[in-house]
Amino acid sequence: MEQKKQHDQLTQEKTSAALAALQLVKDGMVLGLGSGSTVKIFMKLLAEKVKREGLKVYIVSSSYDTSILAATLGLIEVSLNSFTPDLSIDGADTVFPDKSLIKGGGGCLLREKLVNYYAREYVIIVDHTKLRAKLDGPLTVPIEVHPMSYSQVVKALRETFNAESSLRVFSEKKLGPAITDNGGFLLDATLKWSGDMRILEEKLKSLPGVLETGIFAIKKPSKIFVGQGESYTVIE
Ligand SMILES: O=C[C@H](O)[C@H](O)[C@H](O)COP(=O)(O)O
Repeated sequence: MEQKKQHDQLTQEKTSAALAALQLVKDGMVLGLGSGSTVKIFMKLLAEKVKREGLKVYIVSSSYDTSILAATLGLIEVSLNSFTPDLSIDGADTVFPDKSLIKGGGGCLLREKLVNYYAREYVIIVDHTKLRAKLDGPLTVPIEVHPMSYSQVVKALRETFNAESSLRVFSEKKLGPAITDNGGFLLDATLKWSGDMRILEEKLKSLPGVLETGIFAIKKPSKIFVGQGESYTVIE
């Protein structure tokens, strides 16, 4: 019962944050969409708004999961190669005070980074549990790696960052490593870091075999909407 109450409270906060981001949507926009439970709430609200107000919006998706929901909701998907999103809306697993993020809890980091990075602007929508007061270790960072090199990357992460990494596996109805939308494997690397997150992002990315990291620090969101009950606060 306590768990259900907490779940409902977090859903309310995600909805409040999503409603705040929805106010930024204008007719004719191309919207980048991240992935995850908060983005799903946003998408449902978006589809209602589009219908209610007769808007034309186009979406650029960051995962099969988001594309499937978009199709179900009747949102029109276009490609990142053909369109630059005016605005991208995404969730996050951890938000630091300097607006750097850790993402990839659902394994969608690579396409999310493409959509957010190439959008003119991106905003983040989260419930309050995602906020972390201090930018210091230990951090657990999702890392997408090429399957051919995952164990070499594990070694390199240990040597370079003293990191312990585990290979993410499917938990239900499929044995073996979790395969991303891009055919990659996922590592969850736990490491200590207290400096500039942009440097960590760059250093991790420089290891051959690392396709993308869950650290989003080089391009930061313009705004982070944090749900607080039926209201929200904005980190700018
Ligand atoms: O891989 C998943 C994405 O990075 C999500 O945006 C992130 O995990 C946050 O998801 P949620 O809104 O479900 O907490």
